[in-house]
Amino acid sequence: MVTTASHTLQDRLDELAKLQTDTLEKPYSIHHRLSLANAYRSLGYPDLAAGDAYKALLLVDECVETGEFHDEALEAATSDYQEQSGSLEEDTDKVIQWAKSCGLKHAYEILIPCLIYCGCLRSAAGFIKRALRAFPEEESLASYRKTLDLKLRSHFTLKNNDIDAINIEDYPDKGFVRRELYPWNQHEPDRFSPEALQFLNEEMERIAHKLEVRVSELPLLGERSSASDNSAFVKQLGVFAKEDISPGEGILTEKSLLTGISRLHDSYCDACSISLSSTDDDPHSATISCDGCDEVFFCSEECHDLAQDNYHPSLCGVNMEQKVSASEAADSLYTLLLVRAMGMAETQDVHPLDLKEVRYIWGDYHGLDLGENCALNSDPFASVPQTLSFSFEANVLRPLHVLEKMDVNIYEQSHRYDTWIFNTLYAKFRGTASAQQGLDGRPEIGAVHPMWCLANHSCDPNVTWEWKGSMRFWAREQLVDYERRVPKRPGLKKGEEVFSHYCDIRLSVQERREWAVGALGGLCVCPRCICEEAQLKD
Ligand SMILES: C[S@@+](CC[C@H](N)C(=O)[O-])C[C@H]1O[C@@H](n2cnc3c(N)ncnc32)[C@H](O)[C@@H]1O
Repeated sequence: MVTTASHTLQDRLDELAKLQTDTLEKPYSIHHRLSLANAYRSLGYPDLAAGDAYKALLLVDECVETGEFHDEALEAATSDYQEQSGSLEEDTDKVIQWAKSCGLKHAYEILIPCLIYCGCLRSAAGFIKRALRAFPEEESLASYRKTLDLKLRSHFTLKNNDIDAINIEDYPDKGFVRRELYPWNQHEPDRFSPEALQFLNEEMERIAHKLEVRVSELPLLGERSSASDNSAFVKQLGVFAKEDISPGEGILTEKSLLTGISRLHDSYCDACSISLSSTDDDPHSATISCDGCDEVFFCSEECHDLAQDNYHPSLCGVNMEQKVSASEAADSLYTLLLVRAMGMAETQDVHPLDLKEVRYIWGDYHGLDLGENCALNSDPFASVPQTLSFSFEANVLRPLHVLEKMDVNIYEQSHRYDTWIFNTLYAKFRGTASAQQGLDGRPEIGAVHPMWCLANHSCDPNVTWEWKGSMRFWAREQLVDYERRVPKRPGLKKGEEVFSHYCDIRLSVQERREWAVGALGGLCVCPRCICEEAQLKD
């Protein structure tokens, strides 16, 4: 059942491409899912392999039990069995027995080590338990327990804990995987192409007629960036003034439906995320709920209608309640954004990566040439840096469960909803989303504003912003006053780049850098930071 891996990257990518195409014809085949999982694993994507191995497990369950897809799964397993055994046997008992033994064992043999590689130790422990119950004599499965224990030891020894005394609920369950523009991803545009820029500028014109999107050169940031290492630049997008802009002038108002709210549904507008208590005095707004589910609330008729046209029908009545600990609150907002994107994709009948709110936004991919950097046959991640947060729960389990509640067929719709697509969405949201905290300091609402998020950062920004339902930008009336600054008037001249701020600019240089390092991918080297860093050293 395990396919022999080819040697070159291109051979393996070709094999994967063929399997991906065949998925449309064999969505319920356990053997096919395992071949896909192996192909991903052999390319250095244990995270993607875990996704398909898990689908293989689900398909074994579908075969054995009389679930929603029992007939389809059994039919596919019958062909799998015939292909494997070289017979024309159609005996259902034999087919089910084959799925429960061969199919299930191989699914565990891929899923468990891949989860361990990805740092999802709690999930791996759960599957090891299940696997050993099904195959108590199987040595390969028992050996995973040893590997897991080693990992747990190295994780917990720092705290001097004894493994056996540790509750499985306390095992770490999150790691990092490759953050990448996958070679087979046909949905990512060339963001610098005239067509992409034209599209973005048409969108920008509607909400900010004095601004335009252009290619910008930014300092390459990384672990080594400092005042003395600011020579390398990268091409990215940025926002520029098309005309002179006066101090205090409002220049952009953007409302986004790509929002996620982790608190009670009646606290915030489900569409634009404005606090419903803040709209009480507004005569144009009246809180209304969805007639269908009566579970979500909107600040206005406009938001209600936008939600019904763009995402809510496919999420109406889908219960998203989930207990989230304080430490998981930020990650859970990204999952809510993912769910919203899936709702938008279903309601609008487009691929989630083609949504206009998603397609053009920054994904912060590693950008390495895989041909040069991908060392196959050694590291499970093929030596490519791992910078995207991954958990089995957030990147596989939860999206699939929500899709099932949305009545989306997770097998036939793999081309729209697959682990690599969830990973790509997370990469984009982690590079661009804004979050707001509630009174208890927990992140409470998150949103991606696709135009606003094209603006780059400076600790000496020329604009400031406010997010209350809509995102609003205006030119600063006063620039930050720091020593050694080159004198400059507030406002923007035609052609000047708009610089927003990703952190509180009242903080010290070290604190600002600490706050912004995640969003920037390195230490800020804006002129103010460089000046203040030099001052500290003097
Ligand atoms: C929200 S995006 C901003 C838009 C982005 N430039 C684009 O092409 O869509 C944030 C990313 O822009 C880059 N960036 C923003 N401000 C920067 C700065 N002052 N210096 C270097 N890179 C910056 C970083 O790569 C960061 O991860």
